[in-house]
Amino acid sequence: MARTHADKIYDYYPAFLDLCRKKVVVVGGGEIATGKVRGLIPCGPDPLVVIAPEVSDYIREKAIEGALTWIQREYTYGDLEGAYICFAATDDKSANAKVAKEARERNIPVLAVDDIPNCDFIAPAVVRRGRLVIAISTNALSPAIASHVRRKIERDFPPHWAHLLEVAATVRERLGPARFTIDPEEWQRALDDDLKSLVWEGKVDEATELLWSRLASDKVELEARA
Ligand SMILES: C[C@@]1(CC(=O)O)C2=NC(=C\c3[nH]c(c(CCC(=O)O)c3CC(=O)O)Cc3[nH]c(c(CC(=O)O)c3CCC(=O)O)/C=C3\N/C(=C\2)[C@@H](CCC(=O)O)[C@]3(C)CC(=O)O)/[C@H]1CCC(=O)O
Ligand SMILES: NC(=O)c1ccc[n+]([C@@H]2O[C@H](COP(=O)([O-])OP(=O)(O)OC[C@H]3O[C@@H](n4cnc5c(N)ncnc54)[C@H](O)[C@@H]3O)[C@@H](O)[C@H]2O)c1
Repeated sequence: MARTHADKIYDYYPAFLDLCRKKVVVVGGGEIATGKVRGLIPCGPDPLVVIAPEVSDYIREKAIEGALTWIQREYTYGDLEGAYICFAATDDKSANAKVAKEARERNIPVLAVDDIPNCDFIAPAVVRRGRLVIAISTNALSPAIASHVRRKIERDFPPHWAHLLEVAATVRERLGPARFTIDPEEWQRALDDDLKSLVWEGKVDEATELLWSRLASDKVELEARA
């Protein structure tokens, strides 16, 4: 059902979608659609279908590589069959509205660009540091503010945050089932400035061993003996 002006009082629910091996349809192939496709490809949708008479060089290249299927024509009713989610990102508002109409008939969540009533979900501004993803939304109240905050966060989170995440993920995996015995506050204390300094200096292996020694070694031995 379309969101109305009166629904402005309600927040959107923040979530990260699992799209891997699911059919995703993007209608449109210009600048805005290309931004969506760039964000989608690392999520492993399959098939990823782009429907548009003209597409950007990026979409054309990804189609040649086999990362997506480009259907070179205008959208027609039926194109959304079997889709898990879809994007209406053409420069033709009425075409976007037709995509949204079919999506609603089929109960497929749709994002129609610049058309809030025809959005079942909205796109946040995104900061990526490796696998660390920071998503920012203003509940559609001011995309300019979302963009502004994104730029600020980009300055506050330099690229090595990606490595800090790698360190934590490595230790977490090495812990195995013992990770359930670690108090959340223990994690927070362990992620201190000494640890970060090592990562910032590029000493990722040392940082991994420091974090491991802080969180794990005795617990894992105890678990192994039990
Ligand atoms: C975050 C970002 C992500 C992305 O696009 O992927 C995004 N818009 C961005 C930029 C941007 N968009 C617009 C401006 C001009 C300034 C301004 O209006 O503020 C700027 C600023 C700029 O370009 O710097 C115009 C605009 N956008 C929407 C409307 C319709 C309306 O308001 O009715 C209009 C009026 C169109 C008209 O004039 O008719 C609607 C939406 N735009 C959203 C997302 C969703 C809400 C997100 C949230 O919760 O805030 C939502 C609801 C649907 C959607 O997902 O598309 C991306 C920043 C990326 C980045 O910089 O990192
Ligand atoms: N470019 C921007 O900076 C920007 C910013 C905010 C909002 N928008 C809005 O987003 C929309 C898309 O912008 P854009 O810059 O990507 O446009 P664009 O002109 O670059 O691309 C439009 C795309 O839509 C395709 N298309 C047109 N009719 C179609 C149909 N019936 N079926 C399938 N594909 C169709 C075209 O082939 C083309 O690939 C516009 O409504 C624009 O107002 C754009």
